[in-house]
Amino acid sequence: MAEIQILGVSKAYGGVPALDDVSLTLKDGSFTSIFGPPGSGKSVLLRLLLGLETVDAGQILIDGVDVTRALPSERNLGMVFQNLALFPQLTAYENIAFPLRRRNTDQAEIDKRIDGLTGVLNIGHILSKKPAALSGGERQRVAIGRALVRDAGAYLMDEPIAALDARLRDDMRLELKRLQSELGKTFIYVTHDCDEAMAVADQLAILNEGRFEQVGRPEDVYGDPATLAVAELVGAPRISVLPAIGDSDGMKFALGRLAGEKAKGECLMALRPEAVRLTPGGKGPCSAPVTDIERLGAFAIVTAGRDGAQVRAITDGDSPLQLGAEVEITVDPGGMLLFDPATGVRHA
Ligand SMILES: Nc1ncnc2c1ncn2[C@@H]1O[C@H](COP(=O)(O)OP(=O)(O)OP(=O)(O)O)[C@@H](O)[C@H]1O
Repeated sequence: MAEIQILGVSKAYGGVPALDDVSLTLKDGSFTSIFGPPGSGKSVLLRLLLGLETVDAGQILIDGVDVTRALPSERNLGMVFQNLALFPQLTAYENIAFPLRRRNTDQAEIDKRIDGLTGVLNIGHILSKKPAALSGGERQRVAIGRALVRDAGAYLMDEPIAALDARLRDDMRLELKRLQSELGKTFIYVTHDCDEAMAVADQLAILNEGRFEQVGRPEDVYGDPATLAVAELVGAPRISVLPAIGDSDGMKFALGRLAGEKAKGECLMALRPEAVRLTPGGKGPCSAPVTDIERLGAFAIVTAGRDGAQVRAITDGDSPLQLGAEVEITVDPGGMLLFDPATGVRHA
């Protein structure tokens, strides 16, 4: 088990920063998701942690020991890659045993380690099969088993379930979370799927353009985003952003502008879809036509707006709202998040 500290780490390619002075602590036994859009620096950070590349500046400590210049083999980190990289000619058992065989671990110890994993990974019945005879989810479990069989200090996962279909991904992320809490190991999980990042982690780190925008518990990052970038990156359906004035009349001005008024936007107002109510028959300054309805079974995502300003709301799946109908838009008190349009920083 291990605590990992990333201290002021920077890395640039051809003078262009990929990571710019990032710091993050991964507590022993914690499950941290690193989430960010494509190109934000997630893979670079993993490569630096693993020691596959060297930092330009900063330090990486594992259990207080400076490993910034240490070889990958000296860091004792396990890794699950997105492409799994299973050996096709080896059975699931031998794939999992591979890292131990390379270290000349004796057979009794290999059996014992794999035995300890078969229950948590539910792979007992597939150990004698080769990868071609396994389903996508089973192959995934074998790849995770191969990483976990080593007694590593921490386990790094790069989009480990991205290649699976949606249903299997949902199952696997629950399994990963259960696995991590049963094993009590330090997990670092990199993904560009925000739902996944939030579902598995107890610490969510939002990476954007090579910097951590916010680090915290997933529910805090969602409910209390520090910047507009975080508010827009985290949460599905996406948050709606409108021009507004930053006082108690903010709502009226934002939607007044929707209705064609010329309000000067002093700030940007972001509204989570669950905070927005759409009522049929709107006529006031806070009314707009429904422009889109996505019915997803138990709930629907309804968009209303005009003049390019749109508000998304979550309604019941059988909502009577119709495309083109005027609706009155109201927002739950406390459901408005206000941001400085120049800096993107949240207003107090
Ligand atoms: N070896 C390299 N040479 C040059 N530029 C690189 C190299 N590796 C990464 N970069 C650049 O660093 C930035 C961060 O890349 P990185 O692969 O970490 O992004 P990412 O967040 O993992 O993206 P994705 O979600 O698409 O995998 C990108 O602008 C990328 O082009």
